[in-house]
Amino acid sequence: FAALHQGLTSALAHTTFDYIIVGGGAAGAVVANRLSEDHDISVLLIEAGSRKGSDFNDTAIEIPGRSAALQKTRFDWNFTTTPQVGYDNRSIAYPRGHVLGGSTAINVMAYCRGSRDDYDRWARVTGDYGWSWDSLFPYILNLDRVTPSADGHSTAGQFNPDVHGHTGLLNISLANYFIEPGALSINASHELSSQFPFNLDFNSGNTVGLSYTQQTIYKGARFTSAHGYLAPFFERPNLDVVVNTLVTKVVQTGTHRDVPAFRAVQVYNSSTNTTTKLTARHEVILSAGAVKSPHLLMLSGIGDTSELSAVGIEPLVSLPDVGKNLQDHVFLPLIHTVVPGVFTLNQLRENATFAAAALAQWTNTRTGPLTLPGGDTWGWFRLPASSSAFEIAPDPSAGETSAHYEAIIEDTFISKVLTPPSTGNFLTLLLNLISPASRGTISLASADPLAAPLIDPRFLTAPVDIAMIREAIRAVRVFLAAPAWQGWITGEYGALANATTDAELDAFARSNADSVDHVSGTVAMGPRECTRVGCGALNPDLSVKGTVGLRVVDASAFPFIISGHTQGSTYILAERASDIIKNARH
Ligand SMILES: Cc1cc2nc3c(=O)[nH]c(=O)nc-3n(C[C@H](O)[C@H](O)[C@H](O)COP(=O)(O)OP(=O)(O)OC[C@H]3O[C@@H](n4cnc5c(N)ncnc54)[C@H](O)[C@@H]3O)c2cc1C
Repeated sequence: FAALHQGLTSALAHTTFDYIIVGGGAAGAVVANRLSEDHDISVLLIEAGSRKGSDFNDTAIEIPGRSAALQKTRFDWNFTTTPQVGYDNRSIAYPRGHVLGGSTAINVMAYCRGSRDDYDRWARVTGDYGWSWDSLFPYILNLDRVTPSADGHSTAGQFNPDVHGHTGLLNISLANYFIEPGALSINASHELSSQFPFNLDFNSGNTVGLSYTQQTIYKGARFTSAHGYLAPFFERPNLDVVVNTLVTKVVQTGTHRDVPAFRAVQVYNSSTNTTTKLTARHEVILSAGAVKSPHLLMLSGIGDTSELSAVGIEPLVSLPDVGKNLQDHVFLPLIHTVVPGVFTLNQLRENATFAAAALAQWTNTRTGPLTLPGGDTWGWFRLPASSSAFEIAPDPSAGETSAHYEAIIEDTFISKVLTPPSTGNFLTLLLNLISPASRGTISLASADPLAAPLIDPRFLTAPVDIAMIREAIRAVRVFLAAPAWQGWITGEYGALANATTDAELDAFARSNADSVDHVSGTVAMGPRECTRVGCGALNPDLSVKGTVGLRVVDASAFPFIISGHTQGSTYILAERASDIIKNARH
């Protein structure tokens, strides 16, 4: 690991790199890798979190079934939202990866590309056809590599190999362990196929239907951006990765034709309480994620001038869209009781002997229940065009290939609000509002770079969102009434069982919902030349409007959140961005 430094050395501080990348998560790892493919280009990747050589085999990160335990640890930034009006004024934890690999090292490993309509909408709103599904498809195809499942089962009929490549750096796999409700859900989708069709591969461009899950898991262990894009390349002499190093702002280095250039970053040394400035020859690329990238821009004087002045930061570039347009997915577990005596993964929580055996199995063979981070099937479904939800506002989804809601099928008790009972068997249909209309903000609490920003996702504030959630709960009830489930489910658990009217369903949603942790869109790209508020903070080539030498490449750049889990689309965006950056040099 020659290129992995545990802190900023004097040699690094005195080197001028061609590119400085801030943040080694999904996007930053891709860009660092792709730019350093050219031996003539020097790249410094700066990551605030840790990662020792040995951390690549840290079981806390590697065990897929233990991902929730990574939150509120040193691997998490430990953010909290402001009180959410749509959630009965509850503040919720807002985890983000604080480790090389970023949130890919603490996420739930679902691997989704999103839909054709999602990317075609990106192309439309930016005016850049390069963001369309068809233009991106070479990147999409060559990104992932489907690897055999750790349990050795045949994956025929569980995905479509024709829509996946074979040479990608990102190893993924189909589920490595199967649960009974997964099979029941497949049967139910055949029974109710007009409303809940089976879809061989949700990663084909059309997400809609019930599918087997695909996950960033390799040989039974989590596979992060650091595993795929960094660790195998640490011997490149032109790549340096420094961890445990916090960037506190980007720094203006001059002007180019009267436009301010930002080709330097300031890093903070906590042991000496001093800062160091590092300058890039060509560009600084912010890949700090959709919470920290807008935060860093604002700390640097790039944002809404009155908001910056209000906390005592000198505005250098007026860019009011920085920190606006926050989009995230609503997480709403629908818990059900199931017949006594059937086997469910509640045993991992309730039965110490079973849990110990599962851990031993994972440790010895990388197989068994701990290889499964969520369910083995999930449904991506649309509400009908005639749904009452769309009498309130137009359908916010990107189009027919994007779902309105996702239902993840898990045979355990899942809630971020309720405490699980000490015994019992449960099924959770985890609803995910996948095409939301609500928009939130990241803003400054203070000018202190060590203070967290204010995070206000404004969940369920758009009236169409609460209406879609309500209709999604009703649709799930239809799905679970299919004959396939009879004799397995005994009823709805808790307040859900008594919620039927609109008001009761809304109250249930507002008091039980949380985040799917997919924050996006906070430094969104939009049409070039347009400087109006709402036109986006980035040009379609991801350069920051009103600056030179500065780009944002991460989930902040999405103009619309993808109708899927967001790591896949972040990898895709970063792959194209890398080519844009390379081409800009010539
Ligand atoms: C708990 C959780 C579960 C999730 N589950 C899934 C899932 O199952 N499937 C899915 O597709 N997506 C999931 N996601 C979302 C997905 O992981 C993110 O969308 C994706 O990682 C975003 O990539 P990014 O590069 O924008 O940011 P990140 O991956 O978050 O990377 C940002 C990096 O920048 C670093 N950084 C930030 N500020 C600074 C600074 N000032 N100086 C230096 N470094 C800095 C951070 O430490 C981090 O390493 C989940 C996320 C979380 C948190």
